[in-house]
Amino acid sequence: MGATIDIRSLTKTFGVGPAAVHAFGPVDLTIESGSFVSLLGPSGCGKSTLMLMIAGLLDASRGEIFFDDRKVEGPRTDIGIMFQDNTLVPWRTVEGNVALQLELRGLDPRDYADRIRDLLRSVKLDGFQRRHPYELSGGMQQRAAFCQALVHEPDTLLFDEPLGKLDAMTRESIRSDLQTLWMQKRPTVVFVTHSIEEAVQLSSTVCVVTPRPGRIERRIDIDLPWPRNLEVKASARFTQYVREIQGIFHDYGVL
Ligand SMILES: Nc1ncnc2c1ncn2[C@@H]1O[C@H](COP(=O)(O)OP(=O)(O)OP(=O)(O)O)[C@@H](O)[C@H]1O
Repeated sequence: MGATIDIRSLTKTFGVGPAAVHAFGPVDLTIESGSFVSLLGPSGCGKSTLMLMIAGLLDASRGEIFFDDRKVEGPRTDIGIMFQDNTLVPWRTVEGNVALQLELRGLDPRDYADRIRDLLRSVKLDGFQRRHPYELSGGMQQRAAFCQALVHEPDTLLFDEPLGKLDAMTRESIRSDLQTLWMQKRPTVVFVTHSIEEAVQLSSTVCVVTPRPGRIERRIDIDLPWPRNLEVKASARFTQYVREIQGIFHDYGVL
């Protein structure tokens, strides 16, 4: 089970004086251990800013974040991160890029050889282990980045629109992999998306974020059975959740 993430009175303002941009907050939010929480909000409302602060890669202007009882005070290496733009380095092969995440954490990739192979196979990249990123399609690169986020078996995952640039079929297939992984291991997942359907399909809780400065307007617990397969997605209750959230964005004037 992953950590409980406690966000307390968190605010971020970029710059000072008249040019300052109040990007986010104040926000109080508890992300329970083992939950899958999506942040759903319009462009520019501060979702990526929040993710960077949770990862310890960006300082808050005010407020604090705790992982269980440990305050976030610098970059965390015990979490898995995946962004919309992947972090593959061009001079390494696919398996070398996945191994890099281990090396950065002082782990020996040789101890993880089976895991790397299994992960790459699970996202259908077997046969491409020795290729370089430029030899892969955009979707294949994102699938390799997915393996990078998971290779060190983190129990907390931060995903910032990881599937945004994928084609519909790859997207659905990675959603399903992610859902299976979450059901089996119950990491704490924070997941940013623009897609209401994706948020409802994957999440135990959807947090609706207001336009900038982002605040959590609503927390909606998604009470649907797992796995959220095509049958669940076709159900009346699934559609009700989607409509409810669409209604909130309509009231903001962003839909
Ligand atoms: N380093 C920075 N310096 C100045 N302003 C910034 C910086 N990073 C973000 N901002 C501003 O903060 C606000 C929130 O940006 P952020 O990228 O967090 O939004 P977002 O909700 O992730 O948007 P999107 O959904 O389009 O990715 C924006 O107005 C942006 O211009």
